[in-house]
Amino acid sequence: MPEDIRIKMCGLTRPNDIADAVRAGAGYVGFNFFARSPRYIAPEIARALALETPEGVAKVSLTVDADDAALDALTAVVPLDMLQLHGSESPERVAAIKARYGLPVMKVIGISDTADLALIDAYALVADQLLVDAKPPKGADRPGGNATAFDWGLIAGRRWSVPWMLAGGLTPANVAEAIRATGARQLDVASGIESAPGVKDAALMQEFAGAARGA
Ligand SMILES: O=C(O)c1ccccc1N[C@@H]1O[C@H](COP(=O)(O)O)[C@@H](O)[C@H]1O
Repeated sequence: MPEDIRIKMCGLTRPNDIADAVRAGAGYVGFNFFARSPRYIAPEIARALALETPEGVAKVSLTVDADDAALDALTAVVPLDMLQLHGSESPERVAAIKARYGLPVMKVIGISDTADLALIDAYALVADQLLVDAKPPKGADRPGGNATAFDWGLIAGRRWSVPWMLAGGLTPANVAEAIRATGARQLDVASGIESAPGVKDAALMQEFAGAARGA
């Protein structure tokens, strides 16, 4: 993996998933605490997986509009390196979470047209990282993990003052094109490395990382 491409593999639920993601070269592993997700993991299980994650691989929690009580409980159990906020948390809420937990915060911004781009600038002032994702399709029961891509041309050539990741419908087949179209150096993938919803596939992880490496 070239030094400057980093991949977050999100929604890991089994001990093998950690080993497979690390073998594929993931720089981040994601634990999904959104109850309606097929990738949901209980905090106690996530703790066991986090403790098996090697130094140097960042352990990221994914929550959606979690309140302080939920985040207090989560951070007390799971050793984390970063908090991914995948709901409609305001910039003020992002700043408050960052201050309360003393962990880097990555705010997700859903994109469907140019009007959404201004939001990215606002969150860049308070978040440590940004994650630029597709907006969920109409009727979706979760705000991410829907295997939906957005028009990458919307962010072609854009740069922000903090590091950012590209997400949304990335797969081994399209990740190289996504990198070329957006200039992304960090990628986040959930569905595209699964054989069924919530079931990670070691071969797809390898394929994804190989395609990103070759871009
Ligand atoms: O993966 C989920 O089920 C999920 C649920 C709620 C919020 C976010 C979720 N996943 C995140 O969504 C993006 C894109 O996922 P995909 O590759 O399109 O499946 C990614 O950030 C996941 O971390």
